[in-house]
Amino acid sequence: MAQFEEVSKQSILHPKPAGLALQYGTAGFRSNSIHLDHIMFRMGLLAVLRSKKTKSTIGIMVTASHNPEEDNGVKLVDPMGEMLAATWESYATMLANAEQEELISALNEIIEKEGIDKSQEASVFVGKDTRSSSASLSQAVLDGVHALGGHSKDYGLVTTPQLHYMVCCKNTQGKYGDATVEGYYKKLCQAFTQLVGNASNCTDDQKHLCVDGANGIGALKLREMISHLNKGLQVTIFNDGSKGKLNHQCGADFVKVQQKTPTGIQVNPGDRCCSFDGDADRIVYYFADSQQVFHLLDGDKIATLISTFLKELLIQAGLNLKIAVVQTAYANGSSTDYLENTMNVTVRCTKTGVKHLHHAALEFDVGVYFEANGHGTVLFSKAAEDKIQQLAQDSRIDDERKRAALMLQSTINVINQTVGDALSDMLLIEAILAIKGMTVEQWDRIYTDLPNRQLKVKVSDRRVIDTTDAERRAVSPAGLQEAIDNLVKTYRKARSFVRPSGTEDVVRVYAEADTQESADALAHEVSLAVYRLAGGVGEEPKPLH
Ligand SMILES: CC(=O)N[C@H]1[C@@H](OP(=O)(O)O)O[C@H](CO)[C@@H](O)[C@@H]1O
Ligand SMILES: [Mg+2]
Repeated sequence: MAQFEEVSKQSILHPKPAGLALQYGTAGFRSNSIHLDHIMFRMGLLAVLRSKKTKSTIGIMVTASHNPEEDNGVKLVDPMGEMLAATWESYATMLANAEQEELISALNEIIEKEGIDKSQEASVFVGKDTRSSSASLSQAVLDGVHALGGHSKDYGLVTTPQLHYMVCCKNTQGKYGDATVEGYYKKLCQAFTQLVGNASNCTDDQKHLCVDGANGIGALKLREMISHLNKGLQVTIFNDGSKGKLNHQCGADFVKVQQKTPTGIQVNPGDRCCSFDGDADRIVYYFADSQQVFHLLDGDKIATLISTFLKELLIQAGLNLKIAVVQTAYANGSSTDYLENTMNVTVRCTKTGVKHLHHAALEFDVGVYFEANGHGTVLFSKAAEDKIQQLAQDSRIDDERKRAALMLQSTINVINQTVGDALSDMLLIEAILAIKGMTVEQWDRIYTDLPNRQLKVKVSDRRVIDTTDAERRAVSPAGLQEAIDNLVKTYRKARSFVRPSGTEDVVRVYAEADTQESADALAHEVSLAVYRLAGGVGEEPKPLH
């Protein structure tokens, strides 16, 4: 086939460093950018095959999210804007690691296994973040797409969720919206403006929000979006990339893990602040109280705020739709307790990784999912959207029901249902606070987080740890779970679990308890148990205090 000759010819220009092997992990490939040129070219090839197989447009995003600036990575986006199907992750790994002379046979293997029609047209959307390596790496993606005869559209600098959105718009023939950045802003901002029309007497002070853009793409895109907001929101952007380094001491991951304000932002008592991550698919909020004490409102607090709002609207609208919140084991115990016992909503716990949460959320009429780290969104079933739509157009219902139905409709439009989206989540949260006339302090007081601690332990092979029950219990190595259970018993309100990370070569330890000292001590003791029973390497974990 002529195209294969082209692939062979071109692939020599994107050579694979001998001996290098990388894995398509939880969030695609991620590594130091110098190792990634061949990966990008080959993911261009894979996206063409995926496009032929699904007879749809596929997306490729060049980004390494919250990783340091030197790193880069690539994520593939499936037809409805969701993450690449798990069955294709192994093809991605196979293509990435094939030696030069094995490349064509690797492509043929996928074509045969998947029964792909080679004559089918292929189309791939490409986007990139602001890293200095992203320009040449996205060119390598495009080279791969063209070498295999695919059509491409290069969106240039976009956030990861914007690219997911474009793919979904394209494959729904515009039903989800216009597949342009302008179309994205228009849809979200119009819905936001309609929603805040329900907020009475919002002062300029209440409309003010400080945003830490992590010196990345989120800052650029937020600036573009603001011009569509008609002053409904007053945003001051910090860490906008004009001087600081991407993700360096700033951004959502830094704020969540370090539990402190990022550098480059002035936080005065009462200011409402939020941080995006490096590709703007995560968001966390925070503020400093009058004593200058830092308070974090993470994914769990966001899920609680959004699900409370939606549940109230569903009741007001008189709609009998089932709402559920999907979390992972990292969700703070207080949030789960509040959702289940005070709000009486169904709570599901899944394994770590957005694809698991997204999948579980699809089972409900309204599925709110958030990882504690701030990645999340809301999914509405087709049936739920139809019911809301019908009610919003029903002229026989009373004003209260009508208003609730219209607000639900705007909520659906402000949300990016394809994936967690910092810009979209920010608009929804801001609208809810404005409508409820709620300050960030009041939001924070809905429930009080249990003090918690996350630690990492290095072991020689983290795969010796196997877990069950959505990663909340370890089934191997022998004796580990028993040791954790015995330690947990010695603290009040305590919970702890361990699991191998899917993105780093470490075992993660999580502990929570009634006080910070107890959470820290428990996390340390569990780390020691991991170190001793699961083949710890290097120095024994030291106590935190
Ligand atoms: C505790 C934690 O925050 N884990 C993160 C992290 O996964 P690990 O498998 O824990 O390394 O990266 C994932 C991808 O970004 C994200 O989905 C997940 O929430
Ligand atoms: Mg991200």
